Amino acid sequence: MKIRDVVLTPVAFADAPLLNVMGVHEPFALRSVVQVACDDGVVGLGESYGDAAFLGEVRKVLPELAGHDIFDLPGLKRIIARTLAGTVLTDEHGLIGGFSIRKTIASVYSLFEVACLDAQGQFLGRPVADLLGGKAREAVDFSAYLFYKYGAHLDAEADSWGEILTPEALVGSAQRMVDEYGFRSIKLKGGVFAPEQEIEGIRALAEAFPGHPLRIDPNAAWTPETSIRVAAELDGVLEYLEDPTPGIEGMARVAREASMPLATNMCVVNFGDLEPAFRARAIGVLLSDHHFWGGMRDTQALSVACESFGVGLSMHSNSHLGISLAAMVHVAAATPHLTYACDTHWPWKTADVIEPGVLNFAGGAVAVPDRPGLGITLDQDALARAHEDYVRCGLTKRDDVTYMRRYTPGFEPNTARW
Ligand SMILES: O=C([O-])C(=O)C[C@H](O)[C@@H](O)C(=O)[O-]
Ligand SMILES: [Mg+2]
Repeated sequence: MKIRDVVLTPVAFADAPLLNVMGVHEPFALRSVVQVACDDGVVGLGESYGDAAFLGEVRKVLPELAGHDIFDLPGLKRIIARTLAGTVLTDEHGLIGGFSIRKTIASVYSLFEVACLDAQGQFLGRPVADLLGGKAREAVDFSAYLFYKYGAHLDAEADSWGEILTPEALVGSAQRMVDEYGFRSIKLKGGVFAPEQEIEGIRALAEAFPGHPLRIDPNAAWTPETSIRVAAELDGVLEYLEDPTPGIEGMARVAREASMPLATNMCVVNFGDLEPAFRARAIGVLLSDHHFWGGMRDTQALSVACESFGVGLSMHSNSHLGISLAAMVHVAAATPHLTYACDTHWPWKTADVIEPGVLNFAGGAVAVPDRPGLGITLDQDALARAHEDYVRCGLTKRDDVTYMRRYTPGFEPNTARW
């Protein structure tokens, strides 16, 4: 099972004007799709980031892969580490923590690891979850991922969600997500308005959805003092408080006072961060993400580390398509300790590159596909259209800040503002 050819396709898909600490999502989100074709005709699929810097690193690796055995994953990692030789990618939107050589290799490796596991599964006739040790659960729970948002992109018509800037509108968007997907827990992306206003939003959600675990994630927009105050006000209301404040030290300070666990996808973003975070007791829950934690098998290794130190595991998401959702479902299903409902941006997109029908939400959960590999089929026409959108939209990186300045001239990101 040798790799014959690898095709990388940058794609773009329409995204809503979702607000966060850095500004607002642009009209298109960027992703990359990789097809790893093997010499017996099997094609493995992977999906990851689509910004130019990431694509540049991935392109360096492509010529090195022909002839590599898809079952040799340590060899794959060696090829990538050697080829990237010390490059550090930086993530300018800054919402998944700092970057390092290790995280760069982990991110690029992950794209190919998923594709190789998909190809392995197809070759063996077994789902990827089986290759990862087997399913600990038949279906993977996701949470309704709410955002404050503008009603429309600049110079465009309102989207079907309309404007979401008030507690009433938040509850309305949550109701639509719960009705359409059956979600049983709810996350609010905060860091947009002053904490008092976002507390009001959470209280409205708590009242409208009793029994639904709630989370808020201001992406480190608050000082430790503000975070402690918000934690006290939301005592008994939140399942966890995600990244209220920057850094392990700041989080540890908040964690000492807060009644609920703190969660992060910002201050613990590679294996080297675990020891200081665990020692400081900075977090109670870690959000995994196979895209930057080194793939699906390293996500499982991360899970073992978290379980050993009494830290829970959840899952982070960025705007993504169906290949990523399939990978998220397989790895979450095969990771027993991943018991929190995972994040997904799924409800915010309106198109995909995979054929519909396999990944379906019922009761807020997606059943693990029982077909070989990831269990999904690439729609080549949809891929071509998404690539055309990539070329046409002209975006080469995610830049929520600059786009926000077109709505609000002079806007500065809200990082550690309150
Ligand atoms: O949990 C998180 O921090 C995220 O989901 C980060 C994302 O970049 C989110 O803020 C977004 O899509 O705006
Ligand atoms: Mg987060």
